[in-house]
Parts: sequence; structure tokens; C-alpha cells
Amino acid sequence: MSISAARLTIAWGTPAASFHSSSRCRASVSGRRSWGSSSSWRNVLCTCSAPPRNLGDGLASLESDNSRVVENLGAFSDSMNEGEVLIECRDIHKSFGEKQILRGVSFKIRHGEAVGIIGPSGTGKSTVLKILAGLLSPDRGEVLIRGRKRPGLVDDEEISGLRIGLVFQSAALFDSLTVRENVGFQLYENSNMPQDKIAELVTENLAAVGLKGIENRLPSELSGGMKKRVALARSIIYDSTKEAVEPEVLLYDEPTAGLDPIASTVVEDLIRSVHQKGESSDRRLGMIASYVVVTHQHSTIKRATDRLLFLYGGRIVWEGMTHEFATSTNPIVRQFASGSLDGPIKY
Ligand SMILES: Nc1ncnc2c1ncn2[C@@H]1O[C@H](COP(=O)(O)OP(=O)(O)OP(=O)(O)O)[C@@H](O)[C@H]1O
Repeated sequence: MSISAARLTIAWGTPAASFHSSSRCRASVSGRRSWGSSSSWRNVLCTCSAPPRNLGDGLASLESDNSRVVENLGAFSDSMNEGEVLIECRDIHKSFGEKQILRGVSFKIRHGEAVGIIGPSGTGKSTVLKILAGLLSPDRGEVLIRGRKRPGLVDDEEISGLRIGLVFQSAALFDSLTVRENVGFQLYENSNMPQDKIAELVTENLAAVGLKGIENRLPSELSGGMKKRVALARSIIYDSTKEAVEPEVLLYDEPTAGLDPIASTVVEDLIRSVHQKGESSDRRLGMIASYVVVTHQHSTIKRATDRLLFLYGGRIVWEGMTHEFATSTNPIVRQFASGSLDGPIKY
């Protein structure tokens, strides 16, 4: 097969052109998965017990009372046992040219969590994911992986003990490769699995995202929604010949945008099904220890997240459990939840 011809720098399925500078950023995220029955996918318990924190009462307080924001965020983060924190963002700042996007983003993701990042368009959610994944460097602040500071872009050695994968909003498939080659890319490139076994796994993973019989198609022959699901299948396929894997954090950038409601449900259940909660997850093959989802979709927020971080004005302005989002009295959250034009968020 022609996969080696396409030996571009693959960073979690990223075309080389996007991140050619991170040549050390080899594919370290083949996905893990363990399919349950569809009913077990839905049988998800909330493991998070931290209370919600309203970080300011709206944009005005965010702008005028920054110390309070930081103080409250610290209180939330302090409630986490340090040993269970996989990734921490500490006071992250990021600008593109003159445009300051992130102005001090701080949060922790702990083992077993399913966290959503929400907020208005253009507020920097994807930027946060790219910084978490090590594909962008913050201008200021730091990312800690299991308590160890990562100085720059991702490096396999630096993040040993934890693998971080990013599923791109745009699917980012290799145009010249078939669906089979795209989904099985990691295994063709980095495993010793026989090709027929990889092909079998590809078919199995495609079926899990609701796609059958498209293995020989090229990405150009797929709809946008199908491409997204192929990318998802690629992110969760794993080398089933291995006995144990390191814990893995998957970052999903709008995994259900553009999907019809039923396809969205398939993807949301899939995201849940590959998630292994609790401390045992670091030795369970085929499971994701924690994941972060950036989404605008209500169904995805409700079905696929336990805890939410609300990003606005360059900072986390609210965080809490997903079920508390709808009843929050924070004006920013209320406006966002209702879709009202009136409120602190201006377009
Ligand atoms: N590489 C880049 N160069 C210049 N500007 C960028 C770059 N990446 C992002 N931006 C800008 O940073 C801002 C935040 O972008 P980002 O994609 O992180 O937002 P978002 O919250 O994910 O948006 P959406 O919800 O619409 O997907 C936007 O104004 C975007 O144009």
C-alpha cells in the first residue's frame, strides 16, 4: 500500500502542512476503545463531585474584578487531589498578532473526567485545545502534564506516561488515502499487526461510528459528516496486540458539528463508550482516561460531558457540573444557554 508515500508528519491525523514545525510530534495517539452494548454506552455515572463555581457575575465583573476570578478558580482547582490531575493549564495567555485571545486561562483536568469547553464563537476554545495538545505554544503561562511543566511544543519524551490526542474539527483526512488507509494509518505505520487484522479493526471501528462498506472510498467521495466520523474512527482505533497502554486524553474539537441528530447521538455515545472512568483506566486497553470536548451542541454538552468550563473574554468565567449549567445565575451563562441577544455577550 502507498501509506509510506504519505509519511507526512502525522500529529493525531493532522496533515503535515498544518503543523510541519512539530516534526517531533509523532503520532502518539492511536485511540483506545472497548465497545459496550449500546445500552451500556448510555449507562454513565457522573464521577465528579466538585461544586460549581461562578467566576464573576458577568463580563463587567470579569473585567473589573480579575483577582476574584483567579481566587475562585483556585478554590475550585484546590479541591482536586494533585495526584489525580493529568493536565493543568496555568494562567495561559495567547495572542495572534495584535489580537489577544487568551488572557489567563487556568484549569485542571483530572483522571477520569469528561470535560466540555463551551463559549461564544471565536473566543479561543480551539486555541486552548491546540495548546493542551502541544501544537501551539502559549505566550505566557504553562501547561503541566502530570505535574511536569511542558516547556514548548509537544515532545514524546516530555509527555511520556500520558498520551494526548486531538480530533480536529475539520476531520483532517489524507485526501489521497482511502478510508481504510486513513483509519488504519497509525497501525499501518507504527504497529506490527498483520494487514488483514488492521483491515478487520478498521471495519469494526467504522461500524462503531455508523459507517459500513466505505473502506475503499476516498475522502472526496464522503459527505462532511461522514468525514468527521471517519476521523473519529481513526482517533479511537488501537493496537489490540498490546497488553497495556498508558492513559490517554482525547481532545475533541466540535465532534458533532454538522451532523444530523442521530449521527450526533452515535458520536456522543461513542465518545462516552471509549471513556474509562476511575483510577483503573491507566491499565485498561482500549480506553480513554479523560477527554475534553469543545462543542456548541446542546445534545453533546448533555450527553458527553460531566463538567463544563465556560470560556469568554479570554478567561474561564464559569465552571461547574453540566447539570448545573441550565440553572446558573451567571448572566453570561444564562444568555448563552438561552441564545438571547440581550446580555453581556455582544456580537
Ligand atoms: N493561527 C491563527 N492565526 C491567527 N489567528 C488565529 C489563529 N488561530 C485562531 N485565530 C483566531 O483566534 C480566535 C479564536 O479562534 P478559535 O478557533 O480558538 O475560537 P473558537 O472559540 O474555537 O471558535 P469557534 O467556536 O467559532 O470554532 C479567532 O479570532 C481566530 O480567528
